[in-house]
Amino acid sequence: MSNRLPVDYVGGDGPDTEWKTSPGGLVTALEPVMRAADGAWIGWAGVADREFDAFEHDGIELIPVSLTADEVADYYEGFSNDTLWPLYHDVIAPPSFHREWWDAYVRVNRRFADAAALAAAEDAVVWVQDYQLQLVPRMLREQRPDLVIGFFNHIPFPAYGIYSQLPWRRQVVDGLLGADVIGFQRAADAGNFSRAVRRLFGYTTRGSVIEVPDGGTGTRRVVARHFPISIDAAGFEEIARRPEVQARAAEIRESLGSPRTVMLGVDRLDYTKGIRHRLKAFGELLRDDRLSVEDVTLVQVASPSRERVETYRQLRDEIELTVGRLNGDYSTLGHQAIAYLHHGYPREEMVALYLAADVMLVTALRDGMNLVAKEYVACRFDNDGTLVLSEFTGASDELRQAILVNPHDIEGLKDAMIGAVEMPQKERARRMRSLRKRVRDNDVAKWSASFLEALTGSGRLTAGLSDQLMADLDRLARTDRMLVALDFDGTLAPIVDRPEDARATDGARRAIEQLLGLPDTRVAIVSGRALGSLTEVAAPPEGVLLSGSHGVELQLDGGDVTIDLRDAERADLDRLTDLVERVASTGEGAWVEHKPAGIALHTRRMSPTAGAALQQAARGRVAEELPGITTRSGKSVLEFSVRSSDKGESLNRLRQHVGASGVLYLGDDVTDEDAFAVLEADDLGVKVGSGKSIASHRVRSTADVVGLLEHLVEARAAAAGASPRWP
Ligand SMILES: Nc1ncnc2c1ncn2[C@@H]1O[C@H](COP(=O)(O)OP(=O)(O)O[C@H]2O[C@H](CO)[C@@H](O)[C@H](O)[C@H]2O)[C@@H](O)[C@H]1O
Ligand SMILES: O=P(O)(O)OC[C@H](O)CO
Repeated sequence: MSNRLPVDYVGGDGPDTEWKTSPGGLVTALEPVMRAADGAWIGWAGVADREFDAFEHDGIELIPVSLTADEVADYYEGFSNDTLWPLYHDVIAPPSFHREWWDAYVRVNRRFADAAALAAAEDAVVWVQDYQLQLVPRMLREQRPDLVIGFFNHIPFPAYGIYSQLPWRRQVVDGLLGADVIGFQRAADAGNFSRAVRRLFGYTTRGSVIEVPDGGTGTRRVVARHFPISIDAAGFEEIARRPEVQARAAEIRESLGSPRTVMLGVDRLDYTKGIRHRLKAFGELLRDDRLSVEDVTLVQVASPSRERVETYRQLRDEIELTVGRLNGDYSTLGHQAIAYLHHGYPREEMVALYLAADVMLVTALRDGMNLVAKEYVACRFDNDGTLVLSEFTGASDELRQAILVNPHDIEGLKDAMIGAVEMPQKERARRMRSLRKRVRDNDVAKWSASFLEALTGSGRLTAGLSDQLMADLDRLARTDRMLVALDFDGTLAPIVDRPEDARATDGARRAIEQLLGLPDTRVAIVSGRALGSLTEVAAPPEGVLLSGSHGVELQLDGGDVTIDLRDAERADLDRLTDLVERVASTGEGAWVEHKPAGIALHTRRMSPTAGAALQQAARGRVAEELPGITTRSGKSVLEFSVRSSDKGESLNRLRQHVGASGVLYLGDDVTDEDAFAVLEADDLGVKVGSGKSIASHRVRSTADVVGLLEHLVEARAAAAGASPRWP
């Protein structure tokens, strides 16, 4: 989710609607990520007062959020680009603070959060992008606690002395803290954010982890660290290698009068990019005859940006005045000093420009990353060309072989430009090879993979058991009295469409039988299912303890622990059943499951969007009419219960019953997190599959659960001096 969709509306209606690529680095970076992902992109279509249905564009599902003309003025041009943008870029321009802009920012952030809450499937990952949507993580978490929420800030996060000027500084930081992982471009940005959290809220931070109170008695761990963004380096190189693009590069040089050196600047027309400083340095070099227009031409591509914001208008006037003056003073009939282009160009043309340029000038006064620098390097497969790079860009942390400059130091900048023009070919090639390696090894796919790994742990999901997990199982196997507590659906049994068809894998059943035969070893199945349904599908071997309905029902050695509902609870259950059944009847493919103290609405057979919408409707109706009811989200299921209990309470009772000195808990669902939360130091929690989890270990699938249980059987038998007898 980002403020902008990857395409802007140009004109037309229905099938004749025309779209063009949106400007800016965020879209350049995220487009390849989203094309490779199976998800939807939520954002604004770049035009006021137009509603669009969701549609597919170039292989990506797009969900447009509409903005009124007033909201464009107050939320986008105002608060985003005339308050936050200058504030976060070290107040290069003075930020304006207006309360009505803030109100619009809150309103629009809420609209984006609502759109995500509706579109996201159960347990989905929502990745919110950039400074325009900083309140969304908190708003979304409040509506959809099941979601995994990431946030990435594409621009710098300023030092507290600057940030603290923001009248809404607490609300913004609190909004961001709704995310599970908050990503920044540079380590310094993440450090500035953590300092702001400590100063404003006094929360404990340790390294990249921030302990955020969860509203109850516990804390939630939020990670804030840097993930430097990048580009599709191979994609840029592929374009650069095309013969027609190289021919175009040669044509560009020729059309400039074939100067010995072509210098290039490519920027959105933005005051953060240091275009004025670059022009000033270039003008002085011409004035002082250190460069001549016969030898050197500067091509400045300045793509139109935020043209209704006053600072941007003024900047455009200033730049165009300066370019006009310099061209008037120094151009000759055959040689132009500066070729100034105020257009957006297709990717191929940009690459041809990069190939045509001997010297690339990136002189930003402050820039989150700056992708132009990386694009230039990625395109130069000929290992030629020189990059002059501002040390105030995030890119300068990585691209150390560039000529690094402080753009405020005009004399230093001039020397660097001359150094670039005169750099011997060998030196250029040496530097470019090293720069290219850096950009190739750290492309945008790696950026998104490392962010998503931090967010979901999915990067660690290879088949089999890790060495660490096997070592920890061996340790647990030596405990005096062991309890092995297992979730059923998704852990012992693969997930199926019809819950009555679920069966434990043969391997899991065999391993459980082996465990039951070992001394001081007990096995429990802990499920959200009602006990009756659990007994039917699990057909548990004798001696297995059972917990159903998230711990509301327990079957221990002495028989059933039945539940007697009080009259008020029974009345609530009747009303609840009626409400949820009515909502379920409106969704094709939805069904309900009746439990002794509650009801579950299943949406697995529906599309993720329709399922999420139906669940939201049910959640809303129940919250309105039966406010005291416990609600719990699982995978494609929403459960309501008139008596609150969870798998954590259930596991505690089982531990007590068994007198266990060590517990292994395995589960795949959100509701298993309650059980992981009550594990003690000597216990072991293993999450099955991807998704956010506090478990210390993961395995990929029910097949790996079999391998894990078999390993445990062997280890436990060895510890007890027994030998398992596999059938
Ligand atoms: N005339 C033109 N025609 C076509 N394309 C043009 C163009 N002029 C520029 N572009 C493209 O626009 C993008 C600009 O990206 P940048 O990273 O340089 O800055 P931007 O401020 O937009 O991005 C923000 O997001 C990125 C990504 O996180 C951060 O690097 C950056 O610091 C932050 O400000 C590049 O992909 C470039 O090729
Ligand atoms: O045109 P904007 O305001 O969406 O800015 C685009 C840049 O990528 C900012 O991140």
